[in-house]
Amino acid sequence: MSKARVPTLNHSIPVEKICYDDRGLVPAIVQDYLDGTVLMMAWMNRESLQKTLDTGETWFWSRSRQELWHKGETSGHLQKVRSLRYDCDSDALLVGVEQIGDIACHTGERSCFHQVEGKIFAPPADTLSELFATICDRRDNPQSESYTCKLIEGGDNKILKKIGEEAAEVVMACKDDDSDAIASEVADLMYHTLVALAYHQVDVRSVYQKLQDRKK
Ligand SMILES: N=c1c2ncn([C@@H]3O[C@H](COP(=O)(O)OP(=O)(O)OP(=O)(O)O)[C@@H](O)[C@H]3O)c2ncn1[C@@H]1O[C@H](COP(=O)(O)O)[C@@H](O)[C@H]1O
Repeated sequence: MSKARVPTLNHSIPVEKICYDDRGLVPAIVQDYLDGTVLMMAWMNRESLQKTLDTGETWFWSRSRQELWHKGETSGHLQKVRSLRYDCDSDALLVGVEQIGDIACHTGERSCFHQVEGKIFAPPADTLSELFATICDRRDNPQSESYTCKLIEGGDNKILKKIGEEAAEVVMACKDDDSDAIASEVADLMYHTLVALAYHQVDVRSVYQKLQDRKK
């Protein structure tokens, strides 16, 4: 994975706008910045939020130890902050992080990941990642009625032919300036592109990573 650019977080959130509860705390949900996997929930106070903004790594307030807590300081599983958002009444934070070292959640035991028949299965939180997980499951556990399986059985010849066709259909829909058709054809193209990724064992996360690396 290429070296992430450190974002200028201080401008991404107006600290003075955040509403803390009567203990001076605000809940912070931490998600993987690429596919939205929910990693953990912890509490921040004004000081830990400011340290998070200043350092680009997550700092929380430990209610049990009553002290600031730099996530990953002892384990090395740091969370590099890539985005910071707040809800409509500014009393909850959503922190998008790049996990450094290993799974950087609360327990470090991957408890945020489902175990399905002994395999670790991360529940991704965005539509494309979820569809990609289903496509990979069809690839690995073929089903007779599955369109995805038929494509994969046909290999590159079948998959790439469909990508060509769907791309042409996107072009035609755009030429017709037909909003519904454009959305529908782009959905078809995205689906078939995800099948190509799965067939070639390329994780959709690496596509997300490329897009993140190109952010200006
Ligand atoms: N998201 C999609 C999806 N998008 C598009 N398509 C299929 O892609 C094809 C689009 O091709 P065309 O527009 O050319 O239509 P067509 O004439 O039916 O296609 P051909 O038979 O000529 O290949 C259609 O058959 C669509 O059903 C999809 N097929 C499956 N999925 C999802 O993939 C997952 C696994 O599905 P199965 O593999 O069918 O179990 C499920 O979550 C599905 O919802």
